[in-house]
Amino acid sequence: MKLHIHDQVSRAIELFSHSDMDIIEVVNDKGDIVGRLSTDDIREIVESRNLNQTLEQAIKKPSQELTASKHPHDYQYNEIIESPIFNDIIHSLHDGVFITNGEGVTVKVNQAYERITGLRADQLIGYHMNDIIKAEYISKSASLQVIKEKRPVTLMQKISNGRNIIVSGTPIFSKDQEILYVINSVRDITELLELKHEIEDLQELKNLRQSSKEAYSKSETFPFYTSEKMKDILHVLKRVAKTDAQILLHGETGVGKTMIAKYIHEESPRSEQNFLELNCGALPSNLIEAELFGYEPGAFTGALTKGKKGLLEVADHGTLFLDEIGDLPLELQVKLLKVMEDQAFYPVGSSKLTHINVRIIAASHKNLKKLVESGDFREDLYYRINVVPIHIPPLRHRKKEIIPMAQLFLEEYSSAYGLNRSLRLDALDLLSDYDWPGNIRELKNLMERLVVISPSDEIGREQLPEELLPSRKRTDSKDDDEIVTLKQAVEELERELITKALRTYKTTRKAAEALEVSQSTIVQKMKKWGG
Ligand SMILES: Nc1ncnc2c1ncn2[C@@H]1O[C@H](COP(=O)(O)OP(=O)(O)OP(=O)(O)O)[C@@H](O)[C@H]1O
Repeated sequence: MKLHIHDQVSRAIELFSHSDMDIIEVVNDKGDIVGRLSTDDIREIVESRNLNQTLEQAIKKPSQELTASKHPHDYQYNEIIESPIFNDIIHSLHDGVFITNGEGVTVKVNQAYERITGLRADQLIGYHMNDIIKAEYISKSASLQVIKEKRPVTLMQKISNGRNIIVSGTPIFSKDQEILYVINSVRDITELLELKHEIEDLQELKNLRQSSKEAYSKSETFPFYTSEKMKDILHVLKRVAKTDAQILLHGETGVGKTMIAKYIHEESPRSEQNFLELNCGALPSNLIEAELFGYEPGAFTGALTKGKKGLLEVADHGTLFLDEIGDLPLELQVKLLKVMEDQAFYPVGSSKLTHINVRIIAASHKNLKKLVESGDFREDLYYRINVVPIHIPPLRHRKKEIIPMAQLFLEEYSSAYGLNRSLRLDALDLLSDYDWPGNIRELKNLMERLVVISPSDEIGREQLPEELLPSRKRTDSKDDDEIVTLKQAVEELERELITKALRTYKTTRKAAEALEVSQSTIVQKMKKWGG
């Protein structure tokens, strides 16, 4: 329901009496809203007995006139407020600005205010705060309180679009201590909360970086772990290390089994002696035998004619780490079992028993129990090496360690190459989201590569390899013909769109605007995907 500017006041009275509205908009010939008429205005007009005027004459005049009439010396301020430079300044601010004159009539709002509240300048300028409250655009006015109390005021307002804002109003006084203007700065509480979260996230990241530095400087050769899971494992290992109990390490490639075996050695009474390593899957059977047990001169022909001590002998009083023990050929498994039981063996081609005192730590990425079932691994050896089984979880199951480790390797390689590289937040996001099939080894290698190839000190997501990008991950993990559920497909599409919008718009707020969803939807989904 609207009134036309050329309507008589009597028409307005008629409309008001047939509706329960407190405010009716007044439009011009073009249909633009040029003012608002309230029941209070009608009461004033009726009291002045001036019913024959048109609404053009009756509706409230723009504030500048009010300002000028009340404060003759305000002209200089009006000039300032209307100047292009003042406009440029207030429109460039991120916070909303809402200015009223000393009577509480709106004289200026900036674009940020329009963005935050969804109210347009032409809906507000020239209107008294009482009218604006009556129209339910805002719940209460800081300006009116400032005018009443003649001091700065901060309060919370609810806007007609449902948002909550914080308004801080500050009075500007004339020389005679009259309020000329009230300058209100306006902030969206949701935005404020999100800023707070961003700051907290940054702080957490800083703490993680800090802790990674501390942990590394404390023990340069020891494994670096920050997760409770890994700390607990290390705790157990530290105790077992003091004994000669057999430890079997199980975990995917690159999770750090060798490093942990070294840790056990360092924590054991054998730490002053040798730590040796043999990857049982890396050599053909006869060479493994030669490496492990050594051989007499003449036992082999060709390159191996001279004779050599085996690793078991070189590791005497120390530790021998047998990686990928599941790949050890069956005939060598028998020989190894004997070594473990008797601490003695015959080198290849020798009839002389060699006695040793070696701790053997075994590791496997394969499920040895299954190998026993299939007949590929001797059951007796399995039980012999499996006294203390320790499972090292893959990196994707201890996501919290990814960022500190990435930082650690980045710093390590930066200083090795005399560079000063750092990782941007968007890159860190992707690193922690990735599955790391090659575990710590893959992460370490990637950090070295990034340090070396990055064109600038800041490493962002654009420098990361394709397999780390979410869309790539999606297509990789599904066969083309594989049927996914509708829910999965929708989630993947959402994820792709949100990632793209964030890459383009940089902030969650702008991405939310572009996708026409709320900022909290984006933040919640990002949290969910962050694992
Ligand atoms: N906790 C850690 N802190 C720092 N570096 C680590 C850590 N764990 C592993 N690394 C590094 O990651 C790489 C792979 O680790 P490691 O060789 O111990 O894994 P692995 O499980 O023995 O792998 P594979 O089974 O393939 O031999 C090594 O360069 C190692 O230095």
